[in-house]
Amino acid sequence: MSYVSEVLEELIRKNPGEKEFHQAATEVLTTLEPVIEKNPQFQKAALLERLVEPERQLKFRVPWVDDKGNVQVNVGYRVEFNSAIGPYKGGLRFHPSVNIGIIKFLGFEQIFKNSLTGLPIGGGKGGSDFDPKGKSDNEVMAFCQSFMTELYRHIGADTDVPAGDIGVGGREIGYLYGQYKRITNRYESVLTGKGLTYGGSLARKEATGYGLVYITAEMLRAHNDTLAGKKVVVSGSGNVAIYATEKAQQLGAKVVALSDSNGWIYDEEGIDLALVKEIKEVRRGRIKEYVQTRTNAEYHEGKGIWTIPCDVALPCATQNELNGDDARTLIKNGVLAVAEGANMPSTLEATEEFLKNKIMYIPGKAANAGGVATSALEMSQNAQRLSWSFEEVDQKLQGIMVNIYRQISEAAAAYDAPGNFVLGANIAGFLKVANAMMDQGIV
Ligand SMILES: NC(=O)C1=CN([C@@H]2O[C@H](COP(=O)(O)OP(=O)(O)OC[C@H]3O[C@@H](n4cnc5c(N)ncnc54)[C@H](O)[C@@H]3O)[C@@H](O)[C@H]2O)C=CC1
Ligand SMILES: O=C(O)CCC(=O)C(=O)O
Repeated sequence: MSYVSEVLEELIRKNPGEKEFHQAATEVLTTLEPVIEKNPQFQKAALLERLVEPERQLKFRVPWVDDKGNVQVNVGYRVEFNSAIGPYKGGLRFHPSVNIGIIKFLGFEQIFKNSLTGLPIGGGKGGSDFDPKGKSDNEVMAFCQSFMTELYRHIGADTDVPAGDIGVGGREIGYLYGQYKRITNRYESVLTGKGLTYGGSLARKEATGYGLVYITAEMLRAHNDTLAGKKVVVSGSGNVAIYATEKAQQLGAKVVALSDSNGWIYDEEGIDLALVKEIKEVRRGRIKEYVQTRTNAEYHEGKGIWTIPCDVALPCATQNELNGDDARTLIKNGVLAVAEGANMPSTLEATEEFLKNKIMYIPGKAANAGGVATSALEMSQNAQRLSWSFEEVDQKLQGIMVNIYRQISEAAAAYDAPGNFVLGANIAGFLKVANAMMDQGIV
């Protein structure tokens, strides 16, 4: 049995039931076989065994009182996975599905993603099974204050810097930051995605979606093509989906579909993004409300968004939202390019289909890295006590995404798999972290 297989077998034995973590680790580690062969010192230093074990894993009680006066209890998590190249960095997810396996998969992915940005940030992730949907602002604030009352002792501008993810946007970051400041009496860059009046960075809100489209455009450019005139399907309708749609439209593409966890909309004339922003960002409503105003558009309950024929597919909702059958349908319908705004939206089978059929395909850890990269730019601005213009941040973001595309292409080519950006992203992201870990001894 190979070293990689032994590590994976042991990981599954030690972490039973954490299926998303098993999936993420399998995807990464199986592509590292050739790197391990070339670098036997990694095995001697038990590097992979150390890499798959978080440096620290926190689980805590989050009690709060709802509007009716009832006491509610949720579970909070923070997994500080790897600090070889910088302070732990990664978002918080508030969603009823959250469990330790999901937080660990996200934290594990974050290690390699953050490495690909070229910026000094380690990997971490956190969250809670709290569901902000249907809660009043007062209840969300009560929950966030209780969550931070435990979390504050573990984080810090040079230790661990959380941000948003599913269910955590500007409102939640504001309440979390307020409570951190109140407890610690420190005004520091302990969270990113902050509001613009208290240390946030221009373009952070847009960064994940914009970055996704910049790297997609770069991949098309490398194939002498552009986004102009392309038919695009975007899943989700949250932060990443909205700003991916905005940038794709600015570059001349026609985005025809969006979704949420209830269903999906199809608008043949192109999505009216101002309407989507009003529904999702202002009213916090459901995507089906779109067809009440745009009566020519269609709404379909449930899954099925990947049956829409398109040139470019941008999954921006959640993990495992695109399975093997969905991939085969997209390919049959002529998809040219797939780039992931969400973390691990494609199952291992779907990924295999894209690679086997030579579809231009960029996995999430490379394609959605613009969000965390811009968070690191927010940290830099806070450290300098400066704020940069939107154009300056956006320019840096574009440069970072082009650089990620170059790194993943070069690594894929160097390991005899040109165009395989799953392998390219994993190897390029891994090598920097692995070399830093080797330099720092057995820790
Ligand atoms: N916000 C950020 O900066 C980054 C987010 N991501 C990833 O992007 C994805 C979306 O995150 P955000 O847009 O920030 O969250 P969000 O909370 O703003 O939006 C999530 C969207 O996905 C939809 N969704 C959730 N579960 C779904 C399901 N089962 N089927 C269909 N739609 C579903 C929700 O209805 C919502 O529209 C997640 O995978 C997240 O981890 C990745 C990098 C950075
Ligand atoms: O901005 C950040 O720190 C993290 C964003 C995030 O959660 C992610 O990259 O998945």
